[in-house]
Amino acid sequence: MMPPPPSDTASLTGPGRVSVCCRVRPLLPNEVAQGFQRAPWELTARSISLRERQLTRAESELLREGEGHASTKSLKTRGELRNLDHLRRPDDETIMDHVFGERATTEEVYRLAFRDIVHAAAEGMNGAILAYGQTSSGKTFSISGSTAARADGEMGDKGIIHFALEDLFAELQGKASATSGSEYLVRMSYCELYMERVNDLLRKIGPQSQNLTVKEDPEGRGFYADGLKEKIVSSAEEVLALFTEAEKRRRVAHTRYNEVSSRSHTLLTLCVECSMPLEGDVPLGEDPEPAQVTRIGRLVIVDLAGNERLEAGTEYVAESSSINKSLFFLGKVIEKLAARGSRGVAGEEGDHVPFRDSKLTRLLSVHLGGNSRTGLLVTLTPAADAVEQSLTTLRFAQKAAEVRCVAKPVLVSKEQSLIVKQREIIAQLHNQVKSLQEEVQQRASPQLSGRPVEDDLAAERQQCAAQLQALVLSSTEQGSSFVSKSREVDTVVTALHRNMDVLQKQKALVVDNMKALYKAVNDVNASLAHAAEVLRSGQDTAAAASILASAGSVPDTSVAWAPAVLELREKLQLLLAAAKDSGQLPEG
Ligand SMILES: Nc1ncnc2c1ncn2[C@@H]1O[C@H](COP(=O)(O)OP(=O)(O)OP(=O)(O)O)[C@@H](O)[C@H]1O
Repeated sequence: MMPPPPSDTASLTGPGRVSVCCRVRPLLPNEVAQGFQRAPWELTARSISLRERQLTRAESELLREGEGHASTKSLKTRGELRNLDHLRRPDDETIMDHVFGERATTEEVYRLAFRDIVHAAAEGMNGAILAYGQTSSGKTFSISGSTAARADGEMGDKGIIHFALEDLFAELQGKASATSGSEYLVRMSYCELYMERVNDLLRKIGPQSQNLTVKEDPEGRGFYADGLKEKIVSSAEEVLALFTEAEKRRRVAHTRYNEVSSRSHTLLTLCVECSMPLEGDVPLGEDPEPAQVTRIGRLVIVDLAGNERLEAGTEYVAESSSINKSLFFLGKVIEKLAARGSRGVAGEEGDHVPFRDSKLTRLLSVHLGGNSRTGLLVTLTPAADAVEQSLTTLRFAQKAAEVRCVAKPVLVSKEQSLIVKQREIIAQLHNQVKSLQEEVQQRASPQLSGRPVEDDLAAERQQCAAQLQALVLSSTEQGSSFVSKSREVDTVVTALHRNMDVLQKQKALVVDNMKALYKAVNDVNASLAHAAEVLRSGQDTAAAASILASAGSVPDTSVAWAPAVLELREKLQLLLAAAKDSGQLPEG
């Protein structure tokens, strides 16, 4: 029997086991049109049972045929079929944390069954939401919503993903603004498991995105897909835009039971890093920075591919049997973990759990019976035809509810924290910009000619310096929220890089100008000495003036200081003439 459900005040760590809930979808219009009958499911808020054993459609057909041909021995009578009801348990009732009928909305499902998991993730704890059920039972509808646009042009129904993202970012933003010094950073990845291959759905289809290797974390934090892209995201809208784009790369197919059937398992992972000031008095050591504690929680939302009965005529046999195989291994893992749970054996002890038998169980190992707050949604098709598979699904849920898992905050060191790394990079960039600013200012100070180097350049430089200053100031003043909002981080870092590039180009220009100016002034000096020498040796002023006429090489008359050098030449010519007249010639 399942342990009692969590109370409203259940702590963020969860009920200490996988929480399970069930959703029965309505009969679809095409099913009604085909004459599908409803199975007599009886639902309460926490239980689901069959009022009576109903014959499946196939069985009914068989029966009709049998009754029509009483002599046919191989066909079963109604009584015999009823006796075949081996699937009924003695009490024929499954207890759940929550049971949702066909009128329940996805929002209700989310709020009652999964919201706490998302809140725990915002506190830096691991969490998982998994949807399991036979094909066409409503897993994707519950997880991702309905993609079909409504007649009014609005998007279709929202899925658990939409509500989870809205909650997660609202929670994180609330925390960042309520607690000074609190910061967060969210990274997203999205992959599919298709026929035992892990494909990155955030990357374009290509060699780098397909068939990623699943590796074991050397620090004992489960398994990961090597090379899976993690994108820093800052809002629910951003995640949803990436998700929608990525969905186009997912393997789906039209099957007998579902127009758009998922042929792969998908894992949307949100890695939530929260950094907050350590509570209480912290003695000030050598490190002047206030002490921060950083937690990283991984929230994974899994839409499992539907298991399917392989019958004659089943299309996509290889895909379907691969799906069934990985779900079989998932079932085995759950069975072992449940056995451990019922014996009260926690953690790594007890029987061997075959996590390594499939990539799905490897990737989910932390969330199944480890440090995670995990919730399972099983979805059922209401049709009488599907009763056997629905009962199998319920048995899976019942086993899963015996799996122990306890979420604890995952603390990480400074070295593992991306927030801390970002802060360091930004500090480095600030320092680089500051030293560049100082260098440019030194170069730009009034030089030998006694006038500013270049008015336009100076004005541009000043404007740039002011912009930089504003950026540096805003980043320091905004403190936590600056680092917290990753898009702003991206913008600021890009702006800093851009400004650095501009400053470096300006610096190179200033240096070139300065060199040319030095050369011109030296030339003028040399010509002046030469002209004085000529005059002293008794030649006339015309010869000296012609030497001075070419004094100071001006590489390009458009440079700002060219007129000044030319003016200087003229003045020198006049001065020389005056000096000659007065007999006072400069020495060498
Ligand atoms: N609660 C619901 N209310 C209305 N329609 C639903 C509901 N659940 C599912 N449906 C509809 O049922 C059909 C099958 O649902 P969905 O694709 O979500 O099934 P699935 O379990 O993900 O199947 P598969 O494993 O083949 O991908 C879809 O047309 C979907 O819109």
